[in-house]
Amino acid sequence: MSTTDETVKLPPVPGGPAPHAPVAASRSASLEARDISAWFGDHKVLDRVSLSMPAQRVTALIGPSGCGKSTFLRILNRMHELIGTASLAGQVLLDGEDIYDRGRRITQARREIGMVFQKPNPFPAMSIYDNVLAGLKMNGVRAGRNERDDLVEECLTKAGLWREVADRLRQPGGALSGGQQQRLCIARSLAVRPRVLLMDEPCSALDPTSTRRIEQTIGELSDEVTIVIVTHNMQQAARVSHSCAFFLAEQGTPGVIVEHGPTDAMFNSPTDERTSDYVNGRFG
Ligand SMILES: Nc1ncnc2c1ncn2[C@@H]1O[C@H](COP(=O)(O)OP(=O)(O)OP(=O)(O)O)[C@@H](O)[C@H]1O
Repeated sequence: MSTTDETVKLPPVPGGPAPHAPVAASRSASLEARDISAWFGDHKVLDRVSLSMPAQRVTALIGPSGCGKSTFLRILNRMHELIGTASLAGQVLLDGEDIYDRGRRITQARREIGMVFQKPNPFPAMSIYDNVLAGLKMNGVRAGRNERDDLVEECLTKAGLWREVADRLRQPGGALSGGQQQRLCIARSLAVRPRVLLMDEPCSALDPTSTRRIEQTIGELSDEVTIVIVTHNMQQAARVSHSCAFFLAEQGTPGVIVEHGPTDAMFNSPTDERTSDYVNGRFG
């Protein structure tokens, strides 16, 4: 950790006060996928999937195993292209600008569109404090001591973890419980001021109490950052999301979105029988 005290240019916190700065407007951005197709080698796994994910809203991606939800999520922040055999077609617009435009840097997309994974992945030997700031260092952002302290408190507060760890910030991240580690990972994602947060089954490794705590955190964050969450838990999708997209890959065909819309309608009056069967637990 650098000990420099130079002035830093941290981007404003989405929807909240930047350290020592006036209150900033929300940086939450809309995300729109247009005609996304995806392949691993010559195996096509998504076929012309389009979906609008509005700013300041939680969109849940639901559907049976293997229908392409995680692949779609990884395409939304250019992680898909890390896989050697992977290719894709289509556009992903962040507030109208294609993150795959040739002039745009991959690191910019990953910074603006953060990701929280299924299994909490803090740096186990690194302190809680340094874990929060880890992404900042990777992005080459330098911060003075006061800014760092403020940012750590602010991100841990937003992630719903501050009160539990305020008196042990120098302890290793790996010493926290699974649910606390996942909230630490959320705090780490927030520290780089993402405009969108992607979550790939963020509660699947957690107990019910920790799950509810993460769901509460998602609710608190959604004003400030657009959230897209993959979940197999229908109750969770119903609790946390404003809208849902139901993915399906039938009989070896690539994944498509069968139906999407407001969560309430998707659960209570779906238009497609397959959606009704899935959300009511009749398959998948
Ligand atoms: N790295 C990879 N290499 C080759 N094929 C892959 C890879 N990752 C995923 N696939 C294939 O792509 C398809 C979609 O997988 P994906 O993980 O996106 O589905 P999913 O809906 O997220 O599944 P789950 O709910 O089980 O996580 C599957 O057929 C899967 O086997």
